[in-house]
Amino acid sequence: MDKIHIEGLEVFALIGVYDWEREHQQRLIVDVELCADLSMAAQTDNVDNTLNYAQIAQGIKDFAAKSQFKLIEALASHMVDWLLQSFPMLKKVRLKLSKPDILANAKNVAVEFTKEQTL
Ligand SMILES: Nc1nc2c(c(=O)[nH]1)N=C([C@H](O)[C@@H](O)CO)CN2
Repeated sequence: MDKIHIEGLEVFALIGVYDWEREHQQRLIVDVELCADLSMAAQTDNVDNTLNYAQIAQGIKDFAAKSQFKLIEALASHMVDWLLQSFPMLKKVRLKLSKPDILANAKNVAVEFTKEQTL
């Protein structure tokens, strides 16, 4: 299946279980794999015939900025649902959400969800 990848997208969200975490938005990183038929875009060379990755990246940033979940699982899962609903051309989405600045002795902590279109 054809894929568009957006890697290392920095977003900010109010996230976390503890009160001290909820005073400011925290930095998160999104890696997303967008599965869709890209053959029409390849043939026509027209951005109207594809998933515009700039529009999707901005949508992900806006979604995160408006969210108020406690767990990264909840934010990631709702983000995938929003992508599938907003972009019917998507067949499948795999999304990894990282919270890189939270664990003192680890480089990263992340969750990953994969969901398919139900439309
Ligand atoms: N599986 C998870 N575990 C934890 C989460 C989370 O989102 N998913 N969050 C926290 C705290 O908010 C953490 O970021 C700070 O200790 C703890 N465990």
